Amino acid sequence: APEINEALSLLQHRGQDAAGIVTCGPGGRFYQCKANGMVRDVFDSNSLARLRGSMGVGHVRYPTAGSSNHAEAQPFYVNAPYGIVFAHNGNLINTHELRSFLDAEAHRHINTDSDSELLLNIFANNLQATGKFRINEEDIFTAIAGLMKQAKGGYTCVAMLAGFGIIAFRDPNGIRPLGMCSRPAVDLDASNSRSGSATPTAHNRDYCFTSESVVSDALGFEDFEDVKPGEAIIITRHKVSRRTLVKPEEFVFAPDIFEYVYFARPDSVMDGISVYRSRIAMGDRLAVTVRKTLRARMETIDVVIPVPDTSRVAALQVAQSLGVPYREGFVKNRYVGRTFIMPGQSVRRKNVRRKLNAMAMEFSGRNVLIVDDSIVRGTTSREIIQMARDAGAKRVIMASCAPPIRYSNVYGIDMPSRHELVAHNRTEEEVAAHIQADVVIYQTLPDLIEAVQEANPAIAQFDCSVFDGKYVTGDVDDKYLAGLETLRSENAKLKVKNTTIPTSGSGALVGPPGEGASDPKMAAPPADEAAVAAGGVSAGKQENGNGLILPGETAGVNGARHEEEEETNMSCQGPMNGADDLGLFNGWSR
Ligand SMILES: O=P(O)(O)OC[C@H]1O[C@H](OP(=O)(O)OP(=O)(O)O)[C@H](O)[C@@H]1O
Ligand SMILES: NC(=O)CC[C@H](N)C(=O)O
Repeated sequence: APEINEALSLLQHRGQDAAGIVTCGPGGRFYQCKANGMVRDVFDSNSLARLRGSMGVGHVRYPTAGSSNHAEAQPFYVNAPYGIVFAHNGNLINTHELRSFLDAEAHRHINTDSDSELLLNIFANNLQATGKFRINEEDIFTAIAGLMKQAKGGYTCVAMLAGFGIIAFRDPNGIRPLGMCSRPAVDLDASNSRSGSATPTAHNRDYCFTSESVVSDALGFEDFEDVKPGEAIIITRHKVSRRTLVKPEEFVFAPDIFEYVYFARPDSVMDGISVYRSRIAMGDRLAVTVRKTLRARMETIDVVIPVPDTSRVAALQVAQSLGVPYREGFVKNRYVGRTFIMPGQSVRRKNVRRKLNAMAMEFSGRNVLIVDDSIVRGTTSREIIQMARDAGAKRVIMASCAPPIRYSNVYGIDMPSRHELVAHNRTEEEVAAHIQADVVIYQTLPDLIEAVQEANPAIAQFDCSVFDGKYVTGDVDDKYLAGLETLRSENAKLKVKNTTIPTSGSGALVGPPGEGASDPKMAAPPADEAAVAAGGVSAGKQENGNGLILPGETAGVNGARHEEEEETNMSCQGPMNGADDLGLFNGWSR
């Protein structure tokens, strides 16, 4: 757990809404701690100490489908079959179909709007279909191959089967990132009898799956490699098994280009491409477009100023290419989170001002070129352009390392409603007028693609749907898009955020989500361990980034679950949140 905690804090930029860890300890028992908040708020040394065992799944969440309810924090759990813990990064686009199938045919109750809960239940249902008492790798591959036929969208998933091992898989288009790394087995906690570790494994290595390679570097893992599109990897105490479950010729490999533009840390390498290097290349290409535009408009600039943090790498490159001084005109308060992923437009706007302060001397009397990685809603640009003018700038030219964003992201990055996007149905001149820039200069899409592709020409295509509206999984149903946009609308977000699901301590479901009075205990979520008793926690919404560590023992203390009939139920050893109680109820009802 301490290492998973560390991994999650390295992935914090991928989700700041909720965090969770579930570990599997002695006897195949699961231990859980999850709540809304940052990693540092959710876990402390006490809660980590109670997360026993030496395999586990962690998750940081950034809601992309409209709800910040703590009941939707991941990982999720279902008790049947075998006891499954599940974390998902991404977004599905055929949720309506999956929901109907789970209801009408699989008779599985889904308690939230979360696509992750659907995905978990599809997986569980496919495993259940084997009808086996003891499951093996072949059965798991079959279940995931089935899931890959049923689910449409972007997904990377990490699952843990009680007492069996860890399973990771990536969607057939490889839209979302996932890597695997390993190291010689380390018994991190041999002296701690509560850890339940120290059972040697046949491969004698620790394994880790993670959304970004930075986790591998920081935690002393090696041999980082990307999970292939459509591939599943299973790690048990005895062996590592991997298989590509789709015919590669039937799917285009198209990683989401927005990871490189904004989402990922610069020190990560994804699909063989250094995020940092790709941003340098974006700066080089943007500089060419800026030069052309400035010449054509007979504009000059005195200084290049980045919008911290993401755009810094590219902005420095722009300045160097143009031969213009680079200055840090905005100072960032590092304690304010990413504004892009904050729910609520007014919160985001206020936070731009709280987050960035302009140093007047860098702006006063100058023509400034402000460089940002992307302009999404235009909130940041509008605020900082005003700040630049207030600080005395003569001309303010805004440059974006990404092309105009005009379409929704349906694969796991929250670009809510097309109508909220400043470039939707606006020309570049109209965008400039809206954000009150003198000129706006965008990177072209071919330049962006070339910049990212440069480091790995083997990747022929990227998902660029937010720029060109072409969805790599095929056309997205208009009804789905409209529904997604409604769900993601600011009002829905804030409304759901302020709503808690009533439960009783004994797991009784008092009312449907959104109908009941809120329980202050749940509204102020406990950062508490809870190992869940005899029932299924599920409920999940959106999030980002999976961190998973698998030191030494990979199959519960005794390789438990499927080899010996030992306790596999989770037990409640601490205060539970709404999700836990609902899960308990679900477990009984099944
Ligand atoms: O047009 P908008 O809707 O305002 O969104 C775009 C802004 O959001 C991001 O900033 P954020 O604060 O998330 O990022 P950082 O991690 O780069 O500091 C991004 O770097 C842009 O500055
Ligand atoms: N941001 C994401 O990757 C979202 C994960 C998932 N769709 C969820 O609802 O929790």
